[in-house]
Amino acid sequence: MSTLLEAYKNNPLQLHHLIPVDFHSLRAVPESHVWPESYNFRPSPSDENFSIPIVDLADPNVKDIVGRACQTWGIFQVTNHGLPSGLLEEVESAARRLFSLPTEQKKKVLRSPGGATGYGCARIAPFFPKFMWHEGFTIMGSSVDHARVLWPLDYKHFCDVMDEYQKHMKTLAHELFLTILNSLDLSEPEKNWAAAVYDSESNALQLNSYPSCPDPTRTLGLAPHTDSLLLTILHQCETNGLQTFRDGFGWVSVPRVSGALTVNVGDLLHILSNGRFPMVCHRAVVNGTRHRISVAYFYGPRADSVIGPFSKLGFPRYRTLTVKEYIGIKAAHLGEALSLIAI
Ligand SMILES: O=C(O)CCC(=O)C(=O)O
Ligand SMILES: [Fe+2]
Repeated sequence: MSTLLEAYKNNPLQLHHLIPVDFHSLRAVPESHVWPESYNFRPSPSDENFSIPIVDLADPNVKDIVGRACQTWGIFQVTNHGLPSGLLEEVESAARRLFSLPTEQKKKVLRSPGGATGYGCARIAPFFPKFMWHEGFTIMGSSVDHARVLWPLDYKHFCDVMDEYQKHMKTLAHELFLTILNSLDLSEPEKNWAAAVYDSESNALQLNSYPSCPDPTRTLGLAPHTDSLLLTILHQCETNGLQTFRDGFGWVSVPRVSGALTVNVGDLLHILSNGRFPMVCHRAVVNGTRHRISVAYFYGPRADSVIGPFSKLGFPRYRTLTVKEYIGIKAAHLGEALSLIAI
C-alpha cells in the first residue's frame, strides 16, 4: 500500500491541479479547458477487422487467446468474468451518488496535495497545458473515513459496495494475471515466483466522472496516458468514451459491450514482458448529453517487489528496479518514465 502513497508524497500537487471546477455551473467550456485541435478527439473511422478483442473467459483456449490479445493490442474486453449480477450496476449508482453531491460537500474529502485517496482532479493534470473535463475519487482499501464525512448518517452502503467490488476485482485481476503468466514462455520456477511475489497488494479503485459537456469536441475527459501498475480492469458504465492509441492507425474507440469489462496492460506488465506486450496509451472523451461514469481498478505488486523483464524473454530492454522506484519516476516524469529506465 505504501507504494503509491510514498511516491505521491514526494511529488505534491498544487491546489489548482487538485480541485475540479464546478462543472454543473458551466454553460460553455472555459478557455482553461479548451484543448488544442492537434488532440483531435474523433477516433479514426471504425473498421470491423480492426477492433479490440473480446475474450470469453470460459473459453477452453483462454490462455492462448488472452496471450494473443496482450501481444497484439494490450487491451481487450472480457465476458464471463464471474462478477455477481447487479454489482456493476451497484458500483455505478454508488459512484453517481457521490459525484452528484454539491461541490462544497465533495471538497470536504479533497485529496491532500501529497495524498493518494479522496476527491480531486486526475493525478496527471500537471503534465498537460489544459484542464480535463473530469473529477475523480480514489479509494485504497477502506473508503469509510471519507464516506463518513460525505454521508455521516448513511455511509455504510457506499462502503459495502466498494469493499465488495474491490474483493471481486482482486480475484479477477489475479486470475487474469496467472493466465497471462501462463501464456508467456516462462520456466516453471519463474512463473511460480512471479505469481507469488506479484500478488496484488498495491491496488487502487478510481471512480471517474465526466459531466455532460456543452461542447465535447473542444475538451478532453482524460488526457493520453498509460496506467502504471500491472493490469487495469475498467468498467465503462453506460456511455462510451474510452479510446486507445494504435501505432500507424491513430485513436481507436473501445465501445462498451454490455456486461463486459475492459482489461489493459499497465507499465509494470509491459516491463515484465520485456516489451512483448505493448504500452497501452489511452484517453477518455466526453459526451454532450450524458454524464459518463467509469470505474477503474488498478492491480499491482507490493511496493518493495523488484521488477524487471523475465529472463526467458530475451536481452532485457529495461533495467530492474523496485516498484516503489518506478512509481516515483512515473509521478515525476509521466510519459517519459519508461524511456528513463530503458537499457
Ligand atoms: O474513463 C475511462 O474510460 C478511462 C479511465 C482511465 O483511463 C483511468 O482511470 O486510468
Ligand atoms: Fe487509464
